Amino acid sequence: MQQTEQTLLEQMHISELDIEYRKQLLNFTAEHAAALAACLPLISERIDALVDAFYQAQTSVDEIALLIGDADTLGRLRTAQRRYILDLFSGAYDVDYVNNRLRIGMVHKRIGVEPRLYLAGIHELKGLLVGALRRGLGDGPQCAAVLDALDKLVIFDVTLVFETYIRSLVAEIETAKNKSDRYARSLEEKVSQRTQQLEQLSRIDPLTGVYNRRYLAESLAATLRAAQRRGEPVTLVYLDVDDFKGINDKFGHPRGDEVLRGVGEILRSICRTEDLSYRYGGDEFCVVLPNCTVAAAEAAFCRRLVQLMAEQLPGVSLSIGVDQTGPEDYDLPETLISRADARMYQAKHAARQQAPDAEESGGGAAAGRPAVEGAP
Ligand SMILES: Nc1nc2c(ncn2[C@@H]2O[C@H](COP(=O)(O)OP(=O)(O)OP(=O)(O)O)[C@@H](O)[C@H]2O)c(=O)[nH]1
Repeated sequence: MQQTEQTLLEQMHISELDIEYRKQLLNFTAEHAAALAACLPLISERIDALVDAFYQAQTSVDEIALLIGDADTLGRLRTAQRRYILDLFSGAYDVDYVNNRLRIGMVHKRIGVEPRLYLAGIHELKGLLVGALRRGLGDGPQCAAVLDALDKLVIFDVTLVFETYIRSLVAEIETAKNKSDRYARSLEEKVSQRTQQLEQLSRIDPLTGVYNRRYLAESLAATLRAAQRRGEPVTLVYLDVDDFKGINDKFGHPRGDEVLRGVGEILRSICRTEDLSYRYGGDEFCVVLPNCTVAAAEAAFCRRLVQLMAEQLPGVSLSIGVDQTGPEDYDLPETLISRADARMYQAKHAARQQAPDAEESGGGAAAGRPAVEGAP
């Protein structure tokens, strides 16, 4: 249920039973209530003078005059105070009475009346009422009984006003805390998103869009551990652009960059979701194919790679070395990489033997040649 749908009494869990208990604590009895009620005519007669005297005293304090602020507010306050004084001598100190006292506490908090000002005000009012009662009743036992009852009732009221005041204060603190909690959470989310973005960026080679060498070291170890748990093979394809230096020298560095970007695009386009491609450095790339053998990699991945190279980068060829680890024994990441690298060199060497002039023709070894060397 929303706070605005509950009375202050309900919000503060004050029941009729609780009201009676509070009266018991102060030893405020039906006789006390009756003694006060008996003075209602006397007080009613003097009510205007009492309210006048009260606000004269209040507005003479600069701080209070500033809080009251204007004639309309003063008018409203006078009406409220008049009702309060009559309530004090009504003899009925029930749920409605308590609810009104709680509201006073809340309004005081809202308009910034601090406890010291409220207490000074109630002290002033009590003094005026005591004076009026003494003058009206004389200093006999009836007056003493009424003053005793008034004393208890004022304490009863002050307790209620303070409880609402404190409750409003706690609610304010809770609201501020919730606000700062929400802000901290949103900040945490932003930081974690940004960290993820930065982590992702730190793994990517900016030129080709494939992962970088640093991430290969990290992720290949994890891939091998996972494959070992499942008893699956992992194949690594190592590839190098043939005579890349020649491309740079003959067609310029931007063309060299374009070739590297093109290789990166081709690799990304033929990788399955679980395959990851990396730029190992310069013109060298690695592709890790989990749950794949050398034979399967050569038949599918390498064949497609050579085909796309011929279509998309005519005149540029690759030397490719393929090697596998698992499913029985598993190599360390660096061993698998260096074995595939060695196979790539074998393939490059074999191609050079077959076509010794090709690399002087400008585009590297014969474009699209299947210079693939795999594990036997
Ligand atoms: N355009 C460009 N060139 C690069 C980049 N990184 C490295 N290189 C160049 O790539 C060339 C690689 O040359 P090498 O290692 O001799 O390899 P290669 O010319 O392909 O010779 P082989 O591997 O024997 O076929 C070097 O000249 C590097 O300067 C890059 O990001 N962009």
